[in-house]
Amino acid sequence: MRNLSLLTDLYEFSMANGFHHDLPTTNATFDVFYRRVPDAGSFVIAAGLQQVIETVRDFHFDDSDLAYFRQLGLWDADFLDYLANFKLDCTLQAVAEGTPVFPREPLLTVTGPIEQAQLLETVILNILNHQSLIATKSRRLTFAAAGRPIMEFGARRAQGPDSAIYGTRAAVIGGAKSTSNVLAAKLFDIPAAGTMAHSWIEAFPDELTAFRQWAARYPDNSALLVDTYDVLNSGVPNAITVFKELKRAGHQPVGIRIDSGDVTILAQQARKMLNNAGFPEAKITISNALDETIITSLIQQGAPIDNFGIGEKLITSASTPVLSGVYKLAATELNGHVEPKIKVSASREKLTIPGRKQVYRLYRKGTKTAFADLIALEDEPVTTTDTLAVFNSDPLSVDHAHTLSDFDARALLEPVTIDTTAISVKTLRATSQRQLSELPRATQRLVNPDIYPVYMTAALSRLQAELLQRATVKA
Ligand SMILES: Nc1ncnc2c1ncn2[C@@H]1O[C@H](COP(=O)(O)OP(=O)(O)OP(=O)(O)O)[C@@H](O)[C@H]1O
Ligand SMILES: O=P(O)(O)OC[C@H]1O[C@H](OP(=O)(O)OP(=O)(O)O)[C@H](O)[C@@H]1O
Ligand SMILES: O=C(O)c1cccnc1
Repeated sequence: MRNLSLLTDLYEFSMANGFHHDLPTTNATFDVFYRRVPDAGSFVIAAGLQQVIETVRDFHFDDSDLAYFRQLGLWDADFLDYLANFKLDCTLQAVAEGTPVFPREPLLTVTGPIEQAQLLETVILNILNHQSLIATKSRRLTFAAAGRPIMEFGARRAQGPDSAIYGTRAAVIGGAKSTSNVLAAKLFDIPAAGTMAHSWIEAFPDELTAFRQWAARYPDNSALLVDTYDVLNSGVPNAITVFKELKRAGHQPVGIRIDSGDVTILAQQARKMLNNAGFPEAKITISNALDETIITSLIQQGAPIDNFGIGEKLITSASTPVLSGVYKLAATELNGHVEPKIKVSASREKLTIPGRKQVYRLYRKGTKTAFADLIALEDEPVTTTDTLAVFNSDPLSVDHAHTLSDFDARALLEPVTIDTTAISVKTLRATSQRQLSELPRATQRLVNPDIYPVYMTAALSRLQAELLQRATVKA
């Protein structure tokens, strides 16, 4: 992992310099949350915490950084000295990677000296916004594929190396089963998988020779690309010829890949031909600019597809290429006195939720069926025995007050241990799937999903109203 301490916006350093001098003993708590879900979905899959941990663990400034700061000439010697001896003293709380999170609820909080916590804003958002975006897109594709494996094929179309590497990691957390990206596969212990490119077939005198050469080299990994010339008149018949030869030699043919044309018609015909030739177990893999809309349509058309290879639309989240997660000041602390903070702004939607907080997932009592999330003040008890008055956390909502009873509550924000060993992405994917299974199925629908309620406790709602009123009077 590179040192990413300078991957930040200049103003973070300018503020940190000012905080260092003007608020020298003040602590701050910042919340990471987002307001809108990509593709009009109902939740985001939180991803990227491991890379945040690695970044903050290694947060320091070396001689060349300090020389550069001197050259910039923006900050004084005392602050540069502080940076030279920088020791991060922040604590993080976060939801587990793979957790489905809803608008406005903190998925990560940072508490520590205000100049330090401020400095972390940009890099934390960079990491979490990217990986959570791709994990969420991957979850949509996985949902559309309805149990058929997704192979991640996007390295060539990702926006640069980091997007390919960490995008693949996120895609697996979101549900992808394998990747063609060898570096990501090695780094994150993801199954590496793939077929062949058209160049292999073009390079030989004819398609049959190309397939035979491949089968000779990889007799137990013979997924043949059948659309270089003519899928039904040449590709599939040649593949069947080679599959028969492989079978005679005691090998199990893997299948075919189709990368163009009307996929439903081609897959249906190819399936019949393979079955008639005695290869019902040969798999059909489809690729070519697939997204969740096309996948849903193909399945609805009855296309007999076993695997989906998905590149550009997944690795770039092409339909919604940005997740606008934010990092907002929630509280300051001076001499043990915690002061909640609010941002009002001209847009009602941007009203923040003040104070140090915890997020709870609420379940119907004695079950694993979640029905709402609850944002509470960090130190207020959330009793699950009595009825609880709660308020909609959406500043644009009209139905404000609700009463809850008969529920269990699970805290989502957990302390982050900086020197913990990384959890495998396969485990994160399983955790994510388990957590998704607790949510109402209608929240996962690709079009017009049900809105899942995110409430605030009465105390938090009151605090927000008070601060809003004070801020308005002050202004
Ligand atoms: N039966 C189908 N129903 C819905 N979408 C399909 C179907 N068959 C293919 N598609 C999708 O339609 C889009 C266009 O397919 P088409 O084969 O025309 O692509 P292309 O870009 O012309 O092919 P090529 O990759 O050879 O240039 C692709 O995203 C493909 O996945
Ligand atoms: O379409 P994606 O979802 O990104 O999937 C990956 C694509 O990458 C390869 O295409 P290639 O680079 O060989 O170009 P071409 O097939 O478009 O000619 C492969 O054949 C897929 O079509
Ligand atoms: O292995 C494959 O089939 C593959 C890999 C990357 C892009 N397209 C296809």
